[in-house]
Amino acid sequence: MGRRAIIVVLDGLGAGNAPDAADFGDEGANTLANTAKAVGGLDAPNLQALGLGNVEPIEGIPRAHRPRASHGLMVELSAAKATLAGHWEMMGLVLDDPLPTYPDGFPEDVLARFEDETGRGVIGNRPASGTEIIEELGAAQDKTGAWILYTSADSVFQVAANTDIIPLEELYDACRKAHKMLIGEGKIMVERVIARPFHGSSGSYERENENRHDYGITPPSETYMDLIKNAGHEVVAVGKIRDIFDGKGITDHLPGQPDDDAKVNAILESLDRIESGLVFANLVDFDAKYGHRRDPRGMAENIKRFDDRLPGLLDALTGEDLLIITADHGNDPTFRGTDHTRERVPLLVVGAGEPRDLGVRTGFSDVGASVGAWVGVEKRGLPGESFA
Ligand SMILES: O=P(O)(O)O[C@H]1O[C@H](CO)[C@@H](O)[C@H]1O
Ligand SMILES: [Mn+2]
Ligand SMILES: [Mn+2]
Repeated sequence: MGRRAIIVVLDGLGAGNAPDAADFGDEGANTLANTAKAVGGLDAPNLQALGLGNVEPIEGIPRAHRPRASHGLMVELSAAKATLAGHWEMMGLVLDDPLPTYPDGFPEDVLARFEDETGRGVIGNRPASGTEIIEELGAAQDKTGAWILYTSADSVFQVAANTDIIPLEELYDACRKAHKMLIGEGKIMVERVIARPFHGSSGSYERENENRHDYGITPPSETYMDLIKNAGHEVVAVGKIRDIFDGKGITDHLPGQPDDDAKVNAILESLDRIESGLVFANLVDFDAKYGHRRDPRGMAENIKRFDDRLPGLLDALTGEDLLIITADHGNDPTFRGTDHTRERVPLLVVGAGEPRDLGVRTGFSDVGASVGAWVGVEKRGLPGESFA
């Protein structure tokens, strides 16, 4: 049996104080510390024991005298505070130029072509919170059959449709057309097109998160995942990892997990399946259900739910396993607006020797360099310094 690495991304669970936070309008954002303050202290004894409180002062999470994990922080190099940029950087691809965003909505010619190719009109077309805009425009969609189109501070083209009115397959088909138009013709106009199905009626709409689908850009060059896969190891994607990498560098995928708790089950199942390689998991509820919804209480409860699962996860590890727990950006539920926040991210590493202080790492690519080194593949010029 070879070596295995497990990366668990707690989506949006930043640790504040990014050196360039002001450039993003995010000075003072700190997902972990501000969530803790808002609820009168976090309850997460297992993360505490690993050393989470040793990297940043967090109410309820005191410093551990003998932390059980190597612990540190990472500063993002990519010019974006987005999921795709964060995960790509972990795997060795740094985005120097920000991807285009649309604070005033998408241009006329894009709308006209989308309407023409899909046979439906468009309403919305501005940055918005997904749950708010469906409440606002759901009735109009009901009446006119038009797509609800919205974006955010991220480079995203999001299409919401009530599946009681527009069949799910038609929504997917429209998103594939948008993907072709915005990404597939040589010019990258967005990072992702996202299908956002929901159902119900005004005042009680429910989003069908399990049927959300992202149509993204493909990594333009090799990542650490490709190197691991090409060396004959398994690379298992749990949750939205497959979409983020457009399936590249992945050998297996555990789909359709309804919540973060089920995703921990999927991680455990993946460990049963593979002999060597990488399990790369994204736990999205921190971000989608609590960060964007600006719900610190929900965020704190989700941290507790993950914390409750940690002992089981640690028990499943063997001496040949390396576990990395981190985040892809911030999403402070106490901050203004509903968008991501530029923050450093926490880094907890179980398995590579005696626990130690990993300091503040420049760039997220140390994650990929470490799993690559752990599994035993050549770096081939990719960035990152291994801490494994
Ligand atoms: O407000 P909702 O629809 O959850 O959308 C959020 O999710 C998007 C992609 O993860 C972000 O760009 C933000 O727009
Ligand atoms: Mn994210
Ligand atoms: Mn998000």
